[in-house]
Amino acid sequence: MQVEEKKLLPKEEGLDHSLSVLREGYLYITNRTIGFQSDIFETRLLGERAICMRGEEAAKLFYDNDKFERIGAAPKRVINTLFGEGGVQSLDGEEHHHRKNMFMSVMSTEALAQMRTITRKHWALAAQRWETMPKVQLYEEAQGLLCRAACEWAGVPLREGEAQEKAAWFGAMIEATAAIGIKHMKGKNARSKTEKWISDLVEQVRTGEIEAPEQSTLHTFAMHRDLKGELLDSQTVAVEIINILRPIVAIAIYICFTALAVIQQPEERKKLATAEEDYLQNFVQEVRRFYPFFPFLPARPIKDFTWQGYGFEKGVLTLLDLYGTNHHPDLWDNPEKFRPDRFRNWNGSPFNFIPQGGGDHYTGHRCAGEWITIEIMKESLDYLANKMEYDIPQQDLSFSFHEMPSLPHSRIVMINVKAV
Ligand code: HEM
Repeated sequence: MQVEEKKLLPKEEGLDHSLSVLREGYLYITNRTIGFQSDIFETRLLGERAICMRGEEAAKLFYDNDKFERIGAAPKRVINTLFGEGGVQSLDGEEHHHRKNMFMSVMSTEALAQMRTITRKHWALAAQRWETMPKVQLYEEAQGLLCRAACEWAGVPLREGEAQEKAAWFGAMIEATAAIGIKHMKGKNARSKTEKWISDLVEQVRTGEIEAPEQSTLHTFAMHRDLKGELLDSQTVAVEIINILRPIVAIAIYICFTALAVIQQPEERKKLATAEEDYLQNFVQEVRRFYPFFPFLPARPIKDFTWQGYGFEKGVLTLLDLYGTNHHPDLWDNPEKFRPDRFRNWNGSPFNFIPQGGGDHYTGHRCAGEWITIEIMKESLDYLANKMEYDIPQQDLSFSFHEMPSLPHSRIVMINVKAV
């Protein structure tokens, strides 16, 4: 029998390159794929061997459930702040599928339309409020706006005056992802306060002390039963409800990048004047492709296998480069140009445009909130481009590729806001 010859992976020499990841951020994988002239290479990260890859074929492989699993892939510090213990992100197989269906069941067409209406209402209220303010910092304001919208949509009661505090808790979790020291501790702290707040609500829904609309996230998740037919413990339900609320608040980052694009792309902005759905959609898609948000994702092979001649060993840390795939020159014409029209002819592949993960929403780990993100962003874009007038004073609009998540440094300051 002939033994198959394996190709050697291009290898970054050295003991550990975690510091380079922190230094180069979103560009760490891309920089090396260019250097090696290869979309796959081997390195060492967080004290272990790691394979990094980018591109459409790599994404197809990464999302093959027979080859990769998530358990034990995400670093503990990400679970402690961003994801939460026992959440859908770290499940595999039947258990994942069952839990994922719970998430997708609250993403019906009607629910998405309802979110769009709620978002519109909160933008209108915010725009009125901003008229009376000498200066508006969009990032913080958008977090408050989205926190109100998220809670209303999810059936989570929020007293007036509570929104900014809760928004700050979600913000701390989001900003803690790649942080160390105080920022990380703030994120952990915010997570425990939020889990307590939400798990108390779950208990109250279960005892009938408070009522949540039947189709809402709060009700659906509180009453969800696992594969054994049992209710989830209230802590896990809280983690999953936070997996809905926190990322909706995180859309504030995309709102800032959308504003940046509106400010810096006057020709593209003009095309939005009719508020035609297609233009809004393509602009939002290009914001999600162009600007950095989630850098890369981790998984581990379930078994040994060979792919394109390279050997993958069971358990080896494998990273898929999301940002690099969205900017891959073989997939995108002039990837460093902001051009919403490119989405007129996009082939719709689930593996070449992956700002929120790739593959299938139901059977894989692709972001459960991708559609709702797009709805919220379209409504926000309409406000930023058409339904408000404002001036942009001198400020630092730059953003960095090593801060994760990245954000325009000034967090977008607007003055003389007027609702149109
Ligand atoms: C703010 C913009 C967002 C970005 C950039 C984003 C990005 C991502 C990414 C990269 C993943 C991982 C995909 C994978 O592991 O393969 C993910 C998963 C997830 N996202 Fe989002 N997301 C966003 C908004 C949302 C929203 C608004 C929601 C809910 C309303 C949401 C809920 C989830 C959930 C539940 C998962 C886990 C899915 C699973 O493991 O099966 N995300 N998201």
